[in-house]
Order: sequence, then C-alpha cells, then structure tokens
Amino acid sequence: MKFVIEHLSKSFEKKEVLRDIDFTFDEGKIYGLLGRNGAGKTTLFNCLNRDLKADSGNFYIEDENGVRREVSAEDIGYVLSTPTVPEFLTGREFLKFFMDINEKSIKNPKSIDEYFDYMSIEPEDRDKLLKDYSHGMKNKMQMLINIIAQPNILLLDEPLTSLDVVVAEEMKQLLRSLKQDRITIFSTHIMDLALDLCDEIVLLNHGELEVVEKTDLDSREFKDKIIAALREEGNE
Ligand SMILES: Nc1ncnc2c1ncn2[C@@H]1O[C@H](COP(=O)(O)OP(=O)(O)OP(=O)(O)O)[C@@H](O)[C@H]1O
Repeated sequence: MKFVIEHLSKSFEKKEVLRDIDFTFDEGKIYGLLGRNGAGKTTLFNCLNRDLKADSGNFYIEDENGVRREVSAEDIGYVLSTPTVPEFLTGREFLKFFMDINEKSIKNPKSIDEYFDYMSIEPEDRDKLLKDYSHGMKNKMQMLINIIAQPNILLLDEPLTSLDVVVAEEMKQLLRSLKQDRITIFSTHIMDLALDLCDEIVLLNHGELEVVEKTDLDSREFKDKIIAALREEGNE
C-alpha cells in the first residue's frame, strides 16, 4: 500500500501554506514530519483528514497492483496534539461507546480492560470521569481509540509532547509495534524523538514536502542538515 498525495494546495487568504504538494508515503514506515512553527503541519493533517477542504489536489491509497482508491474516513486515525475527549464520560464508558459504534470495523477486538492494560492505565483510573484525567492520560485515551480500529494511515500531531518519559517510551514502543501494515506520519518539534522513532524524516518547508537523505551522516551531521534546511530563508 502507498499513500499518494498529488498537487495538494491550501492557502489562508493570501498565505500559501501548502504549495502543490506531491508526495508518496510507503507502508510499514514511520515518517517524522518536521517544520518550523506555522509551517503548515497541522493544516496538512487537517486536509488529509478532510477536516479542512484543500483548495486543490487529491490523495489516494494505492495497492500493490497500482490500483488507486479514495481514502475513506476509516482509513485514517488522527491523534491531535490537544486531546479532545468527552469529559462527561468515564474512561471505560468512552471506550465502550467507541467500540460499540465501531463494532464492524474493529478487527479482533480485545476486552476493555485489556485495552487499558495495553496503555498502562491503572485499574483505579478506569472508572473516573475523563475530565479528571491528566493531559497525558487523555492523550493516551485518544491514542487508544485511534489505534483500536487499526487504520491504514495514522496521523499523529505532536502526540508525545505532554507525556512523561516512561509513557513516552511506552508510546514509542507501541508505535514501532504498530508500524507494519500501515503508514504512520508523526509531526514533532523534538528532533531526537524524530531521529529515534522515524524511518524517514520529511520536512515541510516553504509549503512543500521533502525527504532528508541520511546517507553516510552521523546523527549530529544529520541534525545540522535538518536545521540548516529549515533555517534557510525562514518560513514565514
Ligand atoms: N483557520 C485558519 N485561518 C487562517 N490562517 C490559518 C488557519 N489555520 C492555520 N492558519 C495559518 O496557516 C499557517 C500554518 O499553520 P499550522 O497550524 O498548520 O502550522 P504548524 O506547522 O502546525 O505549526 P506549529 O508547529 O506551530 O504547531 C500559519 O501561518 C497559521 O496562522
């Protein structure tokens, strides 16, 4: 499977944020999306998730035989940087509700407590209202509902920033274990995280996506190359 973006453009009034983007993402890889503040990472994710209408362009899923099809809502899981969960439900009620409404699309469902175990959410927290969850715990719940359905494309907008070091490490392991059979695109400002977790580093710079080739560079040189590319001419 490939995820192909063609001629994707988006402007806000006079500001051209995404400029005729052409890019192909391959199955089984984690892509680290890096860009300056305001470069358009969230805008790109919002367009791919169809929360925002692109001005032009399209994107498809292409199978092994080169056959293309439209991307459906079930193909995409989108974890926002600021978790949004229904605060009036308990963690357990939320998971149950989510599993009930997605019954048909969840392959090999586990029990609710198995899912909580999977995300290291303690038994005493499972029946608390989500409004009383910490930011990191809400983040975990959001991550959980996005991976339960095993989407073909997982978009993660800075999801690890608020997590403590132990949980962030667990999430990294989780994302690595999930990367087969799907395309994971991960935006972050934490370069070490990107280098550690991601198979490819993609820069969003001047409204375009480009891969940073790593050939023969040690990690210091690679970081310098990334910073130089992002610094060049600025982004605003
Ligand atoms: N709804 C909107 N209306 C007008 N301008 C917008 C809107 N959403 C985003 N923008 C502008 O588009 C540009 C890209 O914003 P976006 O949030 O996509 O950047 P980002 O790369 O995710 O930034 P950061 O790393 O700071 O989170 C910014 O200049 C922003 O002001």
